Parts: sequence; structure tokens; C-alpha cells
Amino acid sequence: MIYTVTLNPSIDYIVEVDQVKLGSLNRMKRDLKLPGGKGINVSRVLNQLNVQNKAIGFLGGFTGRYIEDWLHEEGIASDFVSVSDDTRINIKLKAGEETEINGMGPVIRANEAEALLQKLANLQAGDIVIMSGSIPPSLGENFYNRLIGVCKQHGAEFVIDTTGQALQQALPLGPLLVKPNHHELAELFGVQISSKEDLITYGRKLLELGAKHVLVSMAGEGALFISENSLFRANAPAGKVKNSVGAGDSMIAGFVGTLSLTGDVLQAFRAGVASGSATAFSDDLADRELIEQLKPLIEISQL
Ligand SMILES: Nc1ncnc2c1ncn2[C@@H]1O[C@H](COP(=O)(O)OP(=O)(O)OP(=O)(O)O)[C@@H](O)[C@H]1O
Ligand SMILES: O=P(O)(O)OC[C@@]1(O)O[C@H](CO)[C@@H](O)[C@@H]1O
Repeated sequence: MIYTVTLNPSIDYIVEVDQVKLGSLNRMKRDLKLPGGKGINVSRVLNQLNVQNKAIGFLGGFTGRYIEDWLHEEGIASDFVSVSDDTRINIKLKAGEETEINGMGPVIRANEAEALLQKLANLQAGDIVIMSGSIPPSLGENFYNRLIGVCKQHGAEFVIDTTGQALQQALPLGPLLVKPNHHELAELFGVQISSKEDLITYGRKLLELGAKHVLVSMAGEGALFISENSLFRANAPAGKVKNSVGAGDSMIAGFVGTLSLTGDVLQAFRAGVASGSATAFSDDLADRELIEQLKPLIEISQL
């Protein structure tokens, strides 16, 4: 079974305006409310790929109910801990370019945090736990480590998609996959990355630090796949970009979902890139049909 963990879900409020005039009344051209948070996005794309999974994390208030109902309607199994504060609303402002304003998230109390750890009490060897996104400040930077501890205790694999200290601490614990984008990779090592060679060097460092597989995503430029004996590059197919929010989460879903079904890293890489691009070319997240259409357009070369 694959579990996704979203400690800080959101309603993504996508707002389109022609131009933002600060200090004036602006009227929206179009708006859209979607369930969000990185793990929830992974679950929704896994579901498109017919990969059974369960979404867990914290949800609260009217915003939490909106997300839970949406997942239920899509037939995605979920088992969130109910918290007393409202789940956040993240603003994705489209005015030519995309600007994001993400909330901090609700306060999570100690008993609510314990309840989430309990949700993983029945993990088994062979399960994969995908942990994605920011940690609400009240939980503390170490909370992913506690979840990873539970995974290891039960022999389950884990994938972690976060940044900074939380990612650094997780690497020596052996994640199945990490997927920084090129900016996050540079930030993680406190360096400037100016060439493909730099991306490979720092991507390989993630392996040395403990990751089993590394994807370095490069938006419209595609991605690199690095693991112990492999180094591959994939292009991203051409298309009209509608929304890049969740492209990285879709890539993780495509990769991990396909790896769990086939055990083949190259098929997984292709599905990951196709899923990321299919989301970039859609208003909402990728659907199965577009992912399948894009797969043959992806060229993978060995470096
Ligand atoms: N403009 C684009 N054109 C085609 N494919 C894209 C584009 N942007 C993203 N993708 C696809 O999605 C993958 C992941 O994108 P990206 O590198 O932007 O991840 P990310 O920064 O984690 O995304 P986000 O934080 O927006 O979810 C890319 O490797 C590519 O396959
Ligand atoms: O604030 P975080 O947890 O880092 O990121 C949250 C978020 O920006 O990530 C998803 C896209 O990847 C969105 O659905 C959501 O709004």
C-alpha cells in the first residue's frame, strides 16, 4: 500500500486577473478552488494512474471538509486526523506569471500529532509512505523524523519531498526517492548551479548522503534521474502551460506509482516526467488520458 502524508494541506485558490493593481480594487477574470497540499496532489495523481493509496495528515474546519469531500468523490481512501483549527487557503495568483501566497497552517496540538503517528501503526514491509510539503510551525522541524522512525520500525520505504533542515535530516535515513527542483538543489547545498554538470554533481551528493533514487526536475527543461548505476536525462514534451502548481507532486506520483507497479526505474522515470508535464498542461492536476498521450513523446537519454 502507498500512503501519502500531508501535514499541511490547503485549498488552493487559483485567481486569474489581467493585471494586479496594488492599492486598487482588482476583479477576477476566473477563479478555481482545488484541494491542495503536496501529498494530497500525489494521491490524486496516483488515483489517476489506478494506484491504490491512502491519504493521511491533518484536516480541520470548513476548508478541511471541502478537501475530504473532494477526495471522497474521487474515490481516494483517506484517514485524516481532525484538528480544531481550519486548514489553510493558499492563493495562486495568475497575472501573466504565477505568484503564490501560502498560509502557515493551523496549530496542531500534541494529541493530534500523536494520533497521526498512530495512523501508521499497521505499516508493513513493502509499504511506501510519501511525505510531502511544509510542516505547520507548531509541529516542529523534527516531525518528519518521527514519521520516518515509524516507517523504519515496520520495514516500510519512505519518500520525502520537502526542503531545508527537514530534508537534510531525512537523507541519512535512506529515502527511496528525493525530488528537488534545480533551485532547491542549489539552495540545499548553498551553491550556485550553472550547468548540467553541476546538477549531476549535486544530485549525486544526495545519493552519497543516503537517497536511493534522485530526480532533479527542471520544469520545461525536463528532468535528470540519478541512482547508483544510472544517470539519465529526459526532455519535457512541448505544450501550452496552463498551471505548473503540482507538477512536481505529479512527477513523484508518476515515478513512485509506476515503480511500485512495474519495478522498472526507466518506465517510472518516463511516467514521472509525463505526469509532471500533463499537470503543467492542465488547469487541474494531470489526468490519465493526457499522461498516456505524453509518455511516447518523452525522449530519455543515458548520460
Ligand atoms: N513548462 C513546462 N513544460 C513541460 N513540462 C513541465 C513544465 N513545468 C513542469 N513540467 C514537468 O513537470 C516536472 C516537474 O516540474 P518542476 O521542475 O517545475 O517541479 P517543481 O518545481 O517541484 O514543481 P511545483 O513546485 O510547481 O509542483 C518537470 O520535470 C517536467 O516534466
Ligand atoms: O506550503 P507547502 O506545503 O510547501 O506547499 C503547498 C503547495 O504550494 O504545494 C502544492 C503544489 O506542490 C500546492 O497544492 C500547495 O498549495
